[in-house]
Amino acid sequence: MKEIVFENVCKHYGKNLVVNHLNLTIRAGERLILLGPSGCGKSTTLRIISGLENISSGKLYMGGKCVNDVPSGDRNIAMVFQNYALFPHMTVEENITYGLKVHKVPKGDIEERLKSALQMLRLEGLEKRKPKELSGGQRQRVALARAVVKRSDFFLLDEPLSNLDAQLRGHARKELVKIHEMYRQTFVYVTHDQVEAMTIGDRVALMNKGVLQMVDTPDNVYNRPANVFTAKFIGAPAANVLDADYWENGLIVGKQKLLLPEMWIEQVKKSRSNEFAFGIRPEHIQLSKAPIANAFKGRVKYIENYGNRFGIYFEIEGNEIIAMADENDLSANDTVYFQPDFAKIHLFDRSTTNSIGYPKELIG
Ligand SMILES: Nc1ncnc2c1ncn2[C@@H]1O[C@H](COP(=O)(O)OP(=O)(O)OP(=O)(O)O)[C@@H](O)[C@H]1O
Repeated sequence: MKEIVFENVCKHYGKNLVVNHLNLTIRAGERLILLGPSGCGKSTTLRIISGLENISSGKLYMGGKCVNDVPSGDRNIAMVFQNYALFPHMTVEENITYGLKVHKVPKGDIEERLKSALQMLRLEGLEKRKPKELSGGQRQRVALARAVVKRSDFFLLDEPLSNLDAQLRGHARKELVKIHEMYRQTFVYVTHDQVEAMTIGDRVALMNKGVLQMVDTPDNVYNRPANVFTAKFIGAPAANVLDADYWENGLIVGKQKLLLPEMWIEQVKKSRSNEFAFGIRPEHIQLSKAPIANAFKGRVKYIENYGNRFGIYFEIEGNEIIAMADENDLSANDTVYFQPDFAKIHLFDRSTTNSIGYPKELIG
């Protein structure tokens, strides 16, 4: 019963519609990541769950109950913010237990919860320190401990790791998953960092300009993006997407034609569209210097050496495309050929930008 359900929820700030008809069910006990570019409305969505923002229209259910008019304090939530929001004049121990004391949790219970949180978050020995005497990573763990001891049904986190350096972030990601696996609260986590989203989330809800683009497992948002925005946002460098028309069993890009296999021809016919956007991820392109049949022909523009990999920028009919490769023997101006792995391509309807779906042979 710890489900969260958005039913046609809108949030306006003046004329600005920042959450646009959101329909989303966050399952009880799952880790759901709200992901999207800056300003897409993900923090506002989290704040709506927390009760810190009212909704303009629609309904929000938590644990089966409509909470539109339920104040934040009565929603059984724990929240962790980007800036930790610790009380500077209180010690670690006081920060962690303050909320419990306010809620008159019995003393023995408070002590037991404090002990277990200190242990779990490796804060033992720091109990009497004030926040200013802690490192960023330690402060962040205190903020997490303060949320964990509440043992609430809903655990809401807004970019809690963004003030940490890369190494600490990697460690904290694992810690968060461990905490969640212990208590199995319904966990909603806001980030703009797709690595966090993909490694922490059971499912990822991707937003853009207030509109939910896709909600699915990390695997599916990467391999089966629902639209062009999702294909380009998930994955780095971003997926290549080029305009392609369909003609006589093939995709036409400029003056070049690539014949499609039967499974994709069927999918294209089902879509009843002729104008497509053809997507392929940089890591799924293999370039050949030797001509290959049924392949796009292009010209290398330049090459970036990242140390462990190469980014090869090439051009096909005026479209710049990037391929990622472990090794490279190409130089600028070389002619290259590439035939995509047809199990790794994406086709979108150009007018809606939505995926036309995937052949049944690929989805099993
Ligand atoms: N209190 C407010 N009054 C007016 N506009 C607001 C308010 N809070 C947020 N906004 C606007 O609503 C939009 C969504 O903001 P929100 O903070 O939800 O985005 P976000 O996706 O979390 O972005 P970020 O990653 O930058 O925090 C933005 O355009 C923002 O400027």
